Amino acid sequence: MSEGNATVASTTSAPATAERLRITEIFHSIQGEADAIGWRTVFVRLTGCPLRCVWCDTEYSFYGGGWRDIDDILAEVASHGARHVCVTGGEPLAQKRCLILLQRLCDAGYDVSLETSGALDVAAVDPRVRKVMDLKAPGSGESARNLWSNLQHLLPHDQVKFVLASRADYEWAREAVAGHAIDRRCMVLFSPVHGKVNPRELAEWIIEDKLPVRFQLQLHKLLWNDAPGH
Ligand SMILES: C[S@@+](CC[C@H](N)C(=O)[O-])C[C@H]1O[C@@H](n2cnc3c(N)ncnc32)[C@H](O)[C@@H]1O
Ligand SMILES: Nc1nc2[nH]cc(C(=O)O)c2c(=O)[nH]1
Ligand code: SF4
Ligand SMILES: [Mg+2]
Repeated sequence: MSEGNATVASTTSAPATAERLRITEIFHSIQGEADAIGWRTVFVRLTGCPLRCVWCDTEYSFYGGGWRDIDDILAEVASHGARHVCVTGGEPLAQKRCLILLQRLCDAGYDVSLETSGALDVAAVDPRVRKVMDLKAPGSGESARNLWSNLQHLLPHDQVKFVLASRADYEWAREAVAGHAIDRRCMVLFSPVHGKVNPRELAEWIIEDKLPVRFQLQLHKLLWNDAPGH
């Protein structure tokens, strides 16, 4: 009997250390994208991605990384003293326990955002999290992976982002927004692929077409030219 109780006690205390995630980096910077742009933010970058967008600026997160306990991740996040936390990758939702991390960050009182590719189901993401969900345009090479049913799970505080590599991508995104009335669900962001589309041209297309979308440039690339840790 007492042995049984001891087993129960050790199993109940186990989850705190058993919840591990593969992490590429945790860093403290200025949010460079989406609605929380400009806020001091702690970034938690999860390792691994099942997609291969041709213009991906984070290929170093596809492999490697290190296993970290969620408690340990929370402690490092707390050490930076920021209100905002951004969970990104790689593709964070490719690790199932990302859902637990998101919930724990929300429970701890942070303003949490999730950068996700739009290829994995977002239904189980904690509703307190602000999802920033890409829809991949053809120029990424990964548009067949878009999970359009994800649109049903978007909340008003979420954002849909299109990262555009050409005029053809822009026209595709414009039709996607109109066809699915995405702007009526949440904020829509149009951003140029860094170095591929002239930002001013994209801005002028948006003005010309009177689109209900928010133009966006990656602030961290302007500030730090994509240096590591930013
Ligand atoms: C590196 S991804 C990680 C999260 C998730 N895998 C995704 O694709 O949303 C974070 C954001 O960076 C954007 N991004 C990646 N490479 C980019 C580039 N070269 N220019 C502009 N945005 C880029 C992605 O489209 C995505 O919105
Ligand atoms: N400063 C900064 N802001 C970001 N917002 C989203 C990022 C990402 O890689 O997902 C990112 C990033 O890598 N750096
Ligand atoms: S889904 Fe995100 S991390 Fe994966 S290749 Fe595309 S941009 Fe990079
Ligand atoms: Mg980035």
